[in-house]
Amino acid sequence: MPQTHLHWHHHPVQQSQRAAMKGQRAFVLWFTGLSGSGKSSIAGAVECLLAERGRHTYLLDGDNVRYGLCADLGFSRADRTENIRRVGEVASLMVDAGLIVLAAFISPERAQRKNVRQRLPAGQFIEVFVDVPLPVCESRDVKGLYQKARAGLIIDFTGVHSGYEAPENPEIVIRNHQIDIDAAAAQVLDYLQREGYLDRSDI
Ligand SMILES: Nc1ncnc2c1ncn2[C@@H]1O[C@H](COP(=O)(O)OS(=O)(=O)O)[C@@H](OP(=O)(O)O)[C@H]1O
Ligand SMILES: Nc1ncnc2c1ncn2[C@@H]1O[C@H](COP(=O)(O)OP(=O)(O)O)[C@@H](O)[C@H]1O
Repeated sequence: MPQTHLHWHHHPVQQSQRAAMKGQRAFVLWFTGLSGSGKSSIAGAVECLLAERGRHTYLLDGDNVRYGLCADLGFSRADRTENIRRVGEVASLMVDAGLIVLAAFISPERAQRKNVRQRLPAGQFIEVFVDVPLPVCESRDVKGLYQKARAGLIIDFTGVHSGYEAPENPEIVIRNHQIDIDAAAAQVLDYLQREGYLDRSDI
């Protein structure tokens, strides 16, 4: 039952102070794309590059959060929306704690991703579209899920029975069938450097 008699407590230590103590700016890199497009691989490679630069990060991965935080959710439209809402809330809390968050979720609907963007301060949500054609994702099929979906053993599989809405205005587009994982991670780092996300000067 939603609570109605609630009051927000404003606490003295703010995000800017928490991030400054870590010597960084806080933001979310939100990787969206089909299963097998390379979201987890690129997010992991970017996290390594950030760790090498001494940045404090956390990677939220679709498969992993479904073992715990979202273990009660499946892949219906309503469950995916709740999955992204919860993960968006967690990402928002982590950014408030001063972290750089990498989130790798199919997040198939524009509205789901927009809701997360709106939960974060302006400029702290960076949408990364991992743009790989379905046939390429299907040919990779590391987990054998496309094969199972085509055989009718998995229902609601994204790209097979369930839709994916490509971002209209993502900050970064990675054509991850034309470059390797290191080049994809470097593309993200270049963006962060160019746009000042890795600056320490004015924090
Ligand atoms: N029906 C169906 N459709 C899509 N994906 C499926 C499905 N069933 C299981 N899986 C596995 O779950 C991973 C996607 O979970 P997400 O939390 O990212 O999905 S969503 O954002 O809620 O749509 C996805 O991981 P990735 O391949 O890394 O994307 C799959 O391993
Ligand atoms: N740029 C790339 N070139 C070739 N293979 C890739 C590339 N990026 C990812 N892969 C491979 O594609 C498969 C799916 O990658 P993964 O990161 O698990 O995707 P997702 O998290 O989107 O499901 C893995 O076997 C991975 O090694």
